Amino acid sequence: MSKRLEETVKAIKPLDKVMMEEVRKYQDTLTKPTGSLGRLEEISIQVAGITGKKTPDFGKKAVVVMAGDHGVVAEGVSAFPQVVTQQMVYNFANGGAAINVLARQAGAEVKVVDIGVAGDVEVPGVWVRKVKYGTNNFCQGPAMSKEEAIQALEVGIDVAEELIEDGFSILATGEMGIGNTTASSAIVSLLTGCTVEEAVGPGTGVDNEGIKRKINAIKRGIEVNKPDVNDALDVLMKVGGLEIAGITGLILGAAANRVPVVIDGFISTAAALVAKGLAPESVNYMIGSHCSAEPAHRRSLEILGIKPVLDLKMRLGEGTGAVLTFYLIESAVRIVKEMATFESAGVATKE
Ligand SMILES: O=C(O)c1ccc[n+]([C@@H]2O[C@H](COP(=O)([O-])O)[C@@H](O)[C@H]2O)c1
Ligand SMILES: Cc1cc2nc[nH]c2cc1C
Repeated sequence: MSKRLEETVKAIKPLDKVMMEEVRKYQDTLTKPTGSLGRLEEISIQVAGITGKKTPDFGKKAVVVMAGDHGVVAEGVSAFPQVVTQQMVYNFANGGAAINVLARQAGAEVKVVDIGVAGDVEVPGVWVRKVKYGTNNFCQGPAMSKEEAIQALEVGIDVAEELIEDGFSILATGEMGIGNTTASSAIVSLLTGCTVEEAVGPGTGVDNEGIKRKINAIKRGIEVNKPDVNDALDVLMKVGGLEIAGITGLILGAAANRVPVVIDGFISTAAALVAKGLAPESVNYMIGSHCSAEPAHRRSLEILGIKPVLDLKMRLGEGTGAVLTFYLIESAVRIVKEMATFESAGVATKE
């Protein structure tokens, strides 16, 4: 680990239990039967613990779309060609992707980061923090060097801190990377202990033969690189991805600054598993969003202890599920801020 990474991990502290208890008790004074707002109540308590504030103001919201390519695409693991990663970055910059539409509606900004796209991206608005032109094919050796993995983690920390410095008070994870469900399945299999077969799904929509190629590629990647399952950084560098490392860094950076980070789909959750391996406390700063249609997502979330609030059969990535969850998080806080209490409204309490 680098000094910066170590310092970031060290800065991640337990949640503010006193504030959580205050909000928990206050929820019970509001004009509703105890617990009747269900998960909204839990979310308001979690964000109070994260921020140390009873009703934090999420005025500026951002979704960070980390974009990177994967050498493992040479094994025929995606339904789409690699160049789609670069083309989608242009689409994000022009405001035409699903995440742009959903973020506009949610009042969130989209920050696109080229952390490892295979080609050059030259378009205003995209943050170019390229560590490498795509990972190496992990079937032949490590996806990246340890130095590159650390550099990509630090890019994520930097992006989180720059956004927080600029006044953003809640972040969502997002990504774009053809081939990244294969890297994510490899991470999920290694860090959750499930079989490679259980960890693999259709991604962008490969057929049964494609699923077999994914399983095969991951098994070879594990055989060739022998990642240490007790060392999340080793797993990340050997079979992970640059955008996955960037998301892990973003999560750590948010947690170190007591900023909630909403976790999107399968790839973001693989990054969250790496974050948990590097800094177990970081999990408390993660807010679950949706359960992706990618089959191993649910299990990965369960292992993290993150509860998704939406199940929309989405499997797009980009941060789309996370941004939809911004509404619910804001609703959860608004309830605490604006609802009348039994006393203030003159409503009789339970007999
Ligand atoms: O977020 C998800 O759960 C999710 C599930 C399947 C696919 N994706 C997106 O699809 C791309 C990776 O799919 P693939 O088949 O190329 O590995 C990548 O750009 C992801 O954002 C995303
Ligand atoms: C078109 C397209 C858009 C995406 N957005 C995230 N992953 C994607 C994969 C494809 C193929």
